[in-house]
Amino acid sequence: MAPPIENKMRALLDRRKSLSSFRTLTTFPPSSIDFSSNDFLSLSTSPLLRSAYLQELHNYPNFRLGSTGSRLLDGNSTYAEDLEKEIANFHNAESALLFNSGFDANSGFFACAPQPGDIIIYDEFVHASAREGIKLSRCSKNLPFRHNSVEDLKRVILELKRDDREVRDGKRSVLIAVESLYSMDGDLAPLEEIVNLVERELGRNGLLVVDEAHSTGIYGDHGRGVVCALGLEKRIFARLHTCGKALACNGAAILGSSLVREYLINYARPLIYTTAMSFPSLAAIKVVYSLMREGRTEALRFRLNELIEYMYTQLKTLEPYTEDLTTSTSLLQIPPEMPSSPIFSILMPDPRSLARHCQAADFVVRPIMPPTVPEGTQRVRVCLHAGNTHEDIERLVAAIKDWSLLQRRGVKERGGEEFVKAVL
Ligand SMILES: Cc1ncc(COP(=O)(O)O)c(C=O)c1O
Repeated sequence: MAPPIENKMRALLDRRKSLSSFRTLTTFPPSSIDFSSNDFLSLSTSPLLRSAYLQELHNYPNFRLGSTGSRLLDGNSTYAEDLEKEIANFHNAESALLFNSGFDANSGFFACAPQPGDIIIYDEFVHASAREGIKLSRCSKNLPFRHNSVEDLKRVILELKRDDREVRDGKRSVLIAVESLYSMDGDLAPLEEIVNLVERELGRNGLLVVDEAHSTGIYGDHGRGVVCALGLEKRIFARLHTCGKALACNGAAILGSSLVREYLINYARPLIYTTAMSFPSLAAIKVVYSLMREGRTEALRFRLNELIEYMYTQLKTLEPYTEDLTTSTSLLQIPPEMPSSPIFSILMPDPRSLARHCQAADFVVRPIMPPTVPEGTQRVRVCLHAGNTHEDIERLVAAIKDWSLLQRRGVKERGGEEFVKAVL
């Protein structure tokens, strides 16, 4: 007989299956065309990065490969510290502190930075890693505001000031967590307006924390991020830059004052109680930062911008096919305006069907379902990469059109490569 815990686990998994929210690990053949990953600059397959990386490893033949311990014990190195200085310089920050992942950095930061009784306000769409830290933190309240709504953020702040004397008197800090580019809708935060509001209403007690996970490498001069692009560096308390997306590495850095860095070294548990990043991981980050600093990723950024425009023009050609003729409902919604990022969110009632159709035609495209996104906003999320071609985009849009035609004809999806190939 299975132990009771396994029965409970099985019941939960069965429930997920019945709700169609069961998660599995998937792989795609290498020949598939990537319209899904966060490899926005296509650096993960860049020969330039690969050879620079191998050269960097070669330059340090005597370095131990493993870090062998926590940063606080034997896992530190001058290589890591120099890299942190370089990252801080690049993003125009006083200091940087590396973590093994963005998840560790965000969860570690939010768990320890707010002091007992402080308050955290967060955009309702901030990443799970920030929420994890918020849950662990000693804040007295955590309050969401409507996604990207400066007005709603103002409402939350004003209510707080009305109800909490210590906030009014500036004795309690209020941390505000936002992202510069949101990963599901691909929309940018109105960062300048948020900074102005927070400074006006909370003064020095309002501390903005900006997660630049998705904008690192693709926004701002040389990929320095949105905060740098807007010249807001000095007005932000802390920033997170992750290396696992456009930079094609692993790890993340928190930028802030030297005091914040020292504090995190002392209190951030995901930094203290873990083995530090190994030399090959640090070397990869160092090489990508060198490429960005030297302007060698600029052509990729420009190419990406050109592809965003191209994708949008192509998607617009689908407009005559977006309605289900049998029910007069919408089969899919093309973004009403050209996205300001490589992330295109195509909302629809049944994204799994379209994703399967595109996957059968050799595209990596994924459906995003609740609870990852709010109920009623399920979608196919298409991510563009500098390495995508116009032809890739045309073929993807053709596949979406064919799917729409099938739906309009009320033809049940027959699936399978053969059918899709015949249509294409
Ligand atoms: C906005 C945001 N922050 C943080 C993270 C975590 O970063 P990492 O993948 O390096 O753990 C992610 C990853 O998906 C993210 O999208």
